[in-house]
Amino acid sequence: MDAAALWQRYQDWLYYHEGLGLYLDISRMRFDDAFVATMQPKFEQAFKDMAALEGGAIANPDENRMVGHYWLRDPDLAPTPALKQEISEALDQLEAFAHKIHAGEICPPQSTKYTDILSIGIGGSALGPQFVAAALAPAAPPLTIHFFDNTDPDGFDRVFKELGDRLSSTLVIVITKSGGTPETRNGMIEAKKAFTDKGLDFARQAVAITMPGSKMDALARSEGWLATFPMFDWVGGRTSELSAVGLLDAALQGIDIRSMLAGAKEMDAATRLPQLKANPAALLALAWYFAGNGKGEKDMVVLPYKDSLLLFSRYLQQLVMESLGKETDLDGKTVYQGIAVYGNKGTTDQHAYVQQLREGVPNFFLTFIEVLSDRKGSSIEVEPGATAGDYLSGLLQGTRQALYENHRDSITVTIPEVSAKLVGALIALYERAVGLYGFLVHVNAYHQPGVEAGKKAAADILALQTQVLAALKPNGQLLSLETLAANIGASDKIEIIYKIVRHLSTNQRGVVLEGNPGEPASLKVGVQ
Ligand SMILES: O=P(O)(O)OC[C@H]1O[C@](O)(CO)[C@@H](O)[C@@H]1O
Repeated sequence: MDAAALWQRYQDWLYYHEGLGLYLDISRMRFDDAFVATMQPKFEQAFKDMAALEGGAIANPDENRMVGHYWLRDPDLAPTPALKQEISEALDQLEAFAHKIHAGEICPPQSTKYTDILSIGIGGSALGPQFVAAALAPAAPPLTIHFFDNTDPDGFDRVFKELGDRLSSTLVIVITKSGGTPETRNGMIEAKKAFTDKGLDFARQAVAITMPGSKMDALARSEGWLATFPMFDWVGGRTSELSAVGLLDAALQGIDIRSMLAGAKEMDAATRLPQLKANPAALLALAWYFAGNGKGEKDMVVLPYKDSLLLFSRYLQQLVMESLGKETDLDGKTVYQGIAVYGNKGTTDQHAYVQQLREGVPNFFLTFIEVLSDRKGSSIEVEPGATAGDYLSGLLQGTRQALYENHRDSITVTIPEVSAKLVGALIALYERAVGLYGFLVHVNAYHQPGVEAGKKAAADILALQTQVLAALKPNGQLLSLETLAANIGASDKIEIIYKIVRHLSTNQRGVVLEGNPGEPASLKVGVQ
């Protein structure tokens, strides 16, 4: 296509949202009109399915749940007056709580004001809050946020070190929808211990965000925690950023949560339109479908050219991959669906893996996230006629062009600035695109059965560890791994047993391992 034809294609396919100042350009995806025509009926059905979902249909049949994250930013859409009231009340309570924390009306027992937040959660209970904190927290927030998003002891220690004496003025927010995620529970127990060691009262500085009636809810209530906020059954973890999960952390950091909600609401309205060309989420879903042939054959590389949006691709990784990565479709047919997502930021990644994107295996499509405003205020020139921001912009345009010339397709999302409103809108845009794409490829985008398998296997390994420890007699004879495995009737699990004892022996757990580490069969194990 020559330059004039490309310019025309750009204009033909450009989407612009006036209220948000957001542009979506899918002109550099090489689909043709015939492809669009074949997709029309699929979209008509997807729009109907989406309308039913928003109306309160059971869109997650496995878990028999409604899917209602759209109601969070427009409670009037909730299917019952009771739900509408619940949403509005939860938001008001959360805001009032944040206000009292800021004003010092709620303060820690040993200090006049809270200074820090320790946000404990994983997956959807961490990724949104982390993305939003990186994107929007002011340079000197009223409370500085820290995260436990794993069960890594060294990771906990690093955060405790950062907090130091400020643990006494740290508000702990434990976020878990199910209330039973082990990593989150472990983080909470470690935090509790750190509080006790410093003579602090954990319960008086702890808040839970969880489903009413969950294990965590019961614990928080029985221990008299400072507050609990509801996570609704009909909001999935990966679409929970605009519920209490993301909003409490954000409000406490001084981020304008009403603007985030307003941006999402505006985007929801735009992505509710049942016309392909007028609906940016549908255009995204169309482009994804085209890129991967409706089977995820190409990976989605997300490159925001803005440091503050660094975590967007990580956030999208869960949203897209946990939603779409499914073995079977809604009819039980094996389909192995999904779209792989990765990326950090531009231009930084241009000095890392963009070499392969330009010249190597063409198994991806790119999404550039462009931010028009370089910074608040003006910039100096780094050379005659050019600022650092001109470089950022030029390198984005140059990369887009160079990739296209080498038959690498791309989408560009352009926003005027990184504001609470636009971040809310971006979240809503991708939530809807994932939902529509899920309908197009006929998968349940709202469950995650694959993750459950990993969790079960981990629980089995920890149960095996208990058996191993019970079988080792203090100061008894050292046993070969083979004998140990046979003694507990788990000869078929010898490799796992070896890894368990190797881990225990490295971590002062009273387990000794003798022999040649390079020849595992030579090892003998016992307890001190
Ligand atoms: O909020 P919870 O229930 O602790 O779950 C955390 C994460 O774990 C998952 O359930 C998958 O393991 C995610 O979907 C979820 O975001």
